[in-house]
Amino acid sequence: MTHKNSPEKVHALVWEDGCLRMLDQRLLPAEEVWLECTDVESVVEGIRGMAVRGAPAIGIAAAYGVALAALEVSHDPDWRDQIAAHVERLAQSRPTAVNLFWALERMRQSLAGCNSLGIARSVLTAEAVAIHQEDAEANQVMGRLARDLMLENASGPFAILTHCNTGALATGGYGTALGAIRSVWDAGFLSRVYADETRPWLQGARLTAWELLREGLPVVLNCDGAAAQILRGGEVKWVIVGADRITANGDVANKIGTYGLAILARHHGVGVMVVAPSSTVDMSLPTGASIPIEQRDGCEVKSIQGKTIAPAGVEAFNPVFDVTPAGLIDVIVTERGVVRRPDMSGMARLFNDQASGSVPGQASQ
Ligand SMILES: CSC[C@@H](O)[C@@H](O)C(=O)COP(=O)(O)O
Repeated sequence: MTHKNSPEKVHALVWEDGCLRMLDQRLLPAEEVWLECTDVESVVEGIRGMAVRGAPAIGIAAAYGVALAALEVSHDPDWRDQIAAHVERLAQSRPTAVNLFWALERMRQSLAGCNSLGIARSVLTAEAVAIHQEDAEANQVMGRLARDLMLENASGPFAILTHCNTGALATGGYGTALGAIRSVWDAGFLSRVYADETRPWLQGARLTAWELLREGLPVVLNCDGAAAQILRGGEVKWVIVGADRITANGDVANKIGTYGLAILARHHGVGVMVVAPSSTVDMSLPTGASIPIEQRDGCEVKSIQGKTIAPAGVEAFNPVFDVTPAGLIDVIVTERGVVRRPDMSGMARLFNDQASGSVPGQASQ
């Protein structure tokens, strides 16, 4: 097991002088193309079209979108209403990841304290940069907590299976589940990462495999249907995933296929760990039953990278997230601490201050 020299760090989003540069994740790993967003509409399109994706990264992009809104509107008496209208547009871009609504709410609160457009421009830019940095820092904390937890009972290196992409591309940097995996690698306890390819967008094949290979981590790509066979083998000790929304009882919405993986893991006695920042926790929803689940066009299932693979006319079902019940999750790791065997009281212990929080402006489903 050799550690290669660290390559240049991966970034999904870079803010430069009033321009949000967005790495177009739809083109990875074949091409590294940066989109230059200088208005709100290009950020809305970037989120909706999945140039940027992953719950924390979506929230960060939306925050920069509000900063761009302040730069875009003119010094009319209704400048504040104009920014608020842009915030509403951003809120309609994707429905499931609560980080989007959390970030927009933080930006709204910052806007409320500004009494001129000039002030709003600098305050909103600073707030978006802070949201970005805080997310990157939270990932480092979660990585350490998750690593310590996994090493509690480890007698030697073990394998981890993960789903979707939860790395630097999906966050402010380092990653949630992938951050935990990086931390175990750095501690010398990772034998291998199995990466589910994650149909239909192939975030595992295109993004997770790309991120891990660049850093020399031992990654093995598998099709989603191979997970049961892999878990039966006994090498995998943890299934580790991120989250798009965690409700007050510990239910977790994440990339479609996560629920099935959690059932497989329970059957095979493999631990299930969810790693997510507190911005992913939505204490306003009692259970996962009320999480809005994004449904995307069936053509995403009927084709792979633009090539049709199904007969014309077949109907396709394409929910892009599912909800894993708290009872199937062994531990939720956040930057505030760890919730083992999550339930209402375990969640309230760490997130009581968010209990009365609503998520205004949320797209209705
Ligand atoms: C740290 S990312 C956690 C989740 O956002 C991730 O697992 C996921 O489901 C991403 O879905 P996507 O549709 O690619 O935005």
